[in-house]
Amino acid sequence: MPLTELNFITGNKNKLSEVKAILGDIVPLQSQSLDLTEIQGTIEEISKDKCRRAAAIDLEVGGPVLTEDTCLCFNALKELPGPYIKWFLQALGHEGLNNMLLAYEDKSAQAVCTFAYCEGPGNEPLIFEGRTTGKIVPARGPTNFGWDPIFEYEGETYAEMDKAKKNSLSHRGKALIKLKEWLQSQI
Ligand SMILES: O=c1nc[nH]c2c1ncn2[C@H]1C[C@H](O)[C@@H](COP(=O)(O)OP(=O)(O)OP(=O)(O)O)O1
Ligand SMILES: [Mg+2]
Repeated sequence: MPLTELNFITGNKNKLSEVKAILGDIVPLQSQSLDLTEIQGTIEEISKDKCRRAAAIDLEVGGPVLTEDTCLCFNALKELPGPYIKWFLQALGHEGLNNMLLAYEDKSAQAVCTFAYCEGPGNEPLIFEGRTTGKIVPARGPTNFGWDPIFEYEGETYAEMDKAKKNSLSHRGKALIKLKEWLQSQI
C-alpha cells in the first residue's frame, strides 16, 4: 500500500520540529502529542513496544504511526542512563549528570535515536537507529532542548550548534537518513 500520510506520536515539541526539518516533504507528516507508556528493557524492546501502543490507540488520523525513543548512554556507566535519561535529567539536571561521571576519566557518551514505524495494529514495528558519539561536559549554550548543552561533539555542544548543523550529524539525523530511504522505497 503506498504511504500517503504518517502520524508521528510524540509528547516532545523539539523532536517534532527536528523530524519535520529533516524529513521535509517526502511524506506528509501529521503529529499527535501523547505521552506513551514506556516499558523497561533493551532499546529495541522499548521502541517496538512504544510503537505498538501508539498503533493500538484509536487515533483521529489513523493509518501508519511513527514513534521515536532517545537514549543517552554513558560509556563509563555501561551505557546507563540509556533509555532512562529523561528521568535522570529531570531529577539531576545538567550538573548532576556531569557529577555522575566525576569518578571516571572516560566522559564519552553515545546519543542513540531509535525510530519505530508500524503500519497498523497487529503489525510488527520496523526499527531505524542512529548513533553519535560525543562527550559529557559542563553545560554550554541555550537550554531549550533536554541534554543538548552537555553533549559535546568535536568541540561544540549540540546546544551551541545551529539547528542545521546538529541535524546533519546528530543521532536523530542519522536515524532519519535510514527512515527516509525506506520511506522513499514505499512511495
Ligand atoms: O536531541 C536531543 N537533544 C537533547 N535532549 C534530547 C534529545 N532528544 C531527546 N532528548 C531528551 C528528551 C527526554 O528528556 C529524553 C528522551 O526521552 P524520550 O522518551 O525519548 O522523549 P520524550 O518523552 O520527551 O518524548 P516522547 O513522547 O517522544 O517519548 O531525552
Ligand atoms: Mg518519552
